[in-house]
Amino acid sequence: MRRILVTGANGQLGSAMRLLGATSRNEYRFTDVAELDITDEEAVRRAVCDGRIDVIVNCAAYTNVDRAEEDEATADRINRLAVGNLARAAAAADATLIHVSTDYVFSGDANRPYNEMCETHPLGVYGRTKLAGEAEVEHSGCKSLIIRTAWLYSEFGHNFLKTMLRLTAERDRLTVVFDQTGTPTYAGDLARTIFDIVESGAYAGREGVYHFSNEGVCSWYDFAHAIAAEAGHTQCTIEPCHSSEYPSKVERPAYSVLDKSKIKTTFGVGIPHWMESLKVCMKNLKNL
Ligand SMILES: NC(=O)C1=CN([C@@H]2O[C@H](COP(=O)(O)OP(=O)(O)OC[C@H]3O[C@@H](n4cnc5c(N)ncnc54)[C@H](OP(=O)(O)O)[C@@H]3O)[C@@H](O)[C@H]2O)C=CC1
Ligand SMILES: Cc1cn([C@H]2C[C@H](O)[C@@H](COP(=O)(O)OP(=O)(O)O[C@H]3O[C@@H](C)C(=O)[C@@H](O)[C@H]3O)O2)c(=O)[nH]c1=O
Repeated sequence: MRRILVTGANGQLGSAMRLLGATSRNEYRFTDVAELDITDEEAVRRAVCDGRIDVIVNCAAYTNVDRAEEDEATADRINRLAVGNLARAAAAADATLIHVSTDYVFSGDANRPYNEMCETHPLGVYGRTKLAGEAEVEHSGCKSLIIRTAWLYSEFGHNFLKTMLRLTAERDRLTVVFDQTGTPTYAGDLARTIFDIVESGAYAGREGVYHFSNEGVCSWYDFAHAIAAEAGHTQCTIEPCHSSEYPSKVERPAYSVLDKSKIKTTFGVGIPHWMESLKVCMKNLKNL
């Protein structure tokens, strides 16, 4: 039997992991920030070493991309320093750390999907601190899988899908950027992939960086359209706009499609198209 520690368990990914963990015979410990603040090095060491943890799944992060620009210190503490705490504890306990990172480590000036070998060049504080978190994991020498994902949404927490459901219900007109291209990713699909890797023990000897998103490619504008159509919110006109017209100080990657070949071939992962997963999430939301 394996002992698995899941941090940030009240977030989008953490909540999806909770649902799956409940079906396992392994022992999962789900912690939110009140139970385990990952910036507290001693608390992390105790939880991992005294808890005789075999696998840590780090779902905790500072994910507010706009606010990170104003509060780099906090973003750095959670996305870099705290990840170092987890990585050092994993090394000390001989545990494997499964850490989640982001497409925002890339600059977005590519014209083909980013694989794990591509050069990183974050454009903002969030991406920079997440990349620094990856470096902490790598320098710690712990056994690790770093899984970069993109454009996460789910039934739980805050995300673009929920914002669009609200705005397209309230407004007659909405503008959404059409010059940023990527792939929406259902947190349930990522959680399922991580859960299967943990449950099967397939992580052993397969350390490294992996990319995971749903299949397909779209702009945020296309995603907004699909959400509104799926919800039947036909009264709101959604218009495309350029990123320069959207009020944000952060530059986001124009293109952040991830190449998922490595995770598919290494772990035999099957990945649904983003439109299929959007339907699943919408159905789950209606049933909540
Ligand atoms: N959201 C997205 O679009 C994407 C996310 N990712 C990455 O995927 C991972 C999961 O993201 P997602 O589920 O969306 O994130 P969420 O923002 O939904 O959840 C993050 C969780 O981390 C918790 N947390 C924050 N600080 C601490 C701390 N010091 N100790 C313990 N927990 C803490 C938060 O708690 P509280 O809310 O109470 O502060 C929150 O519950 C992250 O690594 C993120 O960077 C990658 C690509 C896209
Ligand atoms: C709400 C809204 C957003 N937008 C734009 C802003 C942005 O470019 C894009 C998406 O909006 P968001 O607020 O979801 O953007 P953002 O928070 O940057 O999303 C990112 O979050 C982090 C955590 C990640 O790791 C990334 O993969 C990505 O999902 O849509 C509009 O054009 N119109 C709107 O009404």
